[in-house]
Amino acid sequence: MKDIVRDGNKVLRQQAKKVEFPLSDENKKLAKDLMEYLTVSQDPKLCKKYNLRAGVGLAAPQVGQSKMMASVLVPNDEDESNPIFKDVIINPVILSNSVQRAALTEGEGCLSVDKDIPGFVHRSARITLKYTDVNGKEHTVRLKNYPAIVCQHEIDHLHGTLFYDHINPDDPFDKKDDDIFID
Ligand SMILES: CNC(=O)c1cccc(C)c1Nc1nc(N2CCN(c3ccccc3Cl)CC2)nc(N2CSC[C@H]2C(=O)NC)n1
Ligand code: NI
Repeated sequence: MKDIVRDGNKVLRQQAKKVEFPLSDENKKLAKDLMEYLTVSQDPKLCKKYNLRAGVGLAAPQVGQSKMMASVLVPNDEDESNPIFKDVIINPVILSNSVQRAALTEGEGCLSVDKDIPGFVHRSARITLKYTDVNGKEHTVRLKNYPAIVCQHEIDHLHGTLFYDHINPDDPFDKKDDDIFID
């Protein structure tokens, strides 16, 4: 299991590089490792066995690779075998986003940030995301709420942004009346 790079390492503050297609063997393995981390981290037994923190998203810079690639695995609590979103997003671009904001009620965590940083991370409630998958197939998907938040968190990593950069230092729990909050 790849080691997670922690906040303070400059790779987390760099602009990651576009990934070339067809994928090199190295980048195919990176994509596989990034998804494998999430799968293992979400399994209570394996998570304990390998002492991993659970996550639903992991970006290549977090394993020291400054490349525009991130894995997203948002499980479906009702049906484990049919995740809400599961893919490795390569060279992702947010084509459009809602003005309306959404935030996780409990704030955000990040595998690269060990300390809890309280506060609302307001993001776009809805996004249209374009990305390429490991087979070179282009996707344009409309996401909302939790999957949209996770993808924005991971795409931020590819541009050197961390979740707490979005927290209002003067009022970390600021609200606007049309904000959506996700439990
Ligand atoms: C400070 N308060 C908090 O962290 C926080 C506190 C409470 C609730 C939430 C909801 C919080 N917030 C938060 N919880 C998560 N997880 C919930 C548990 N889950 C998980 C855990 C075990 C098995 C399977 C799974 Cl699925 C893994 C994912 N993940 C993220 N983020 C932010 S976007 C990227 C994503 C990420 O993967 N981070 C590592 N935020
Ligand atoms: Ni993160």
